[in-house]
Amino acid sequence: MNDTVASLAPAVQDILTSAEQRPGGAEPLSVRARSLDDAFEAVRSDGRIPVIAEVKPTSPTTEGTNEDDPVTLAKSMVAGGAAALSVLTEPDHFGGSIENLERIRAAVDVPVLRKDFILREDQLDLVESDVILLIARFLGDDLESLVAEAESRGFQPLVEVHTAAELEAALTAGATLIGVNNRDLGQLVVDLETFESIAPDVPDTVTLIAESGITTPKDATRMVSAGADGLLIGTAIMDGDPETNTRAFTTAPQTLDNEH
Ligand SMILES: O=C(O)c1ccccc1NCC(=O)[C@H](O)[C@H](O)COP(=O)(O)O
Repeated sequence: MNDTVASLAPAVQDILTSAEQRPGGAEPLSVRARSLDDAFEAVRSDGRIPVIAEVKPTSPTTEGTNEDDPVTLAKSMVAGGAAALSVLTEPDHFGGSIENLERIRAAVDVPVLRKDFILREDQLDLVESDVILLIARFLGDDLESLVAEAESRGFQPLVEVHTAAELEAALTAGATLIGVNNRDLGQLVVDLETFESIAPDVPDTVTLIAESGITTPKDATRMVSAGADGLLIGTAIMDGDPETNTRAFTTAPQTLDNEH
């Protein structure tokens, strides 16, 4: 691990303890992934913002659990124009499951990101998805090999970073899909300036996602203006009607000048 556990919020320490204990798959998967870049391009050519809408039943920073059927939620997000979906598979702190991801991926035709806390290679092999999250802060020296192993199975690895040093590590590991998490996993504080400070150092060849804390269409405009190719949005889409919420983000103005 790249970080001392003590520097993490207690909830994140718990998340990692249970992630370490979860088993992996028996054999390497072979995935035929739906292209995230193609899905983003299709949405962009329609004049909208590419949004990865997240099926997130609960989280350490959310009260209560959304008990709605995950497939119904996912279909609403696609109806609202989501370019792709993110599905939590972490069971102990986010109410996710492998089964949710399998059911959702079978029910929609957009790319699906598996959102979990992967610490070992065999944990890549629990379920097929199109994109898979790898968090630089937790993988340290293993990041490069995990990126390579994910790609060799056919996944598109999304490498999540929060600092300039983690961005450097992601680029060294060969990541071409990078997410800047506005949520500091040390304090669980969200600050959109995180994305704004890191984005200028990301090469144009990288597909760049702004993650977490995007709560209003104005925030979406702000992240796209700062260089985001796509946005990962969970809580603000889950809270209320997911179709209406997703549409509000995908149709937000794309430059600060054009804001309503
Ligand atoms: O969302 C949390 O409370 C959380 C707590 C501890 C570790 C990770 C956490 N979130 C993971 C995520 O990456 C978010 O679900 C995702 O970026 C969407 O964020 P948001 O739009 O702010 O719900």
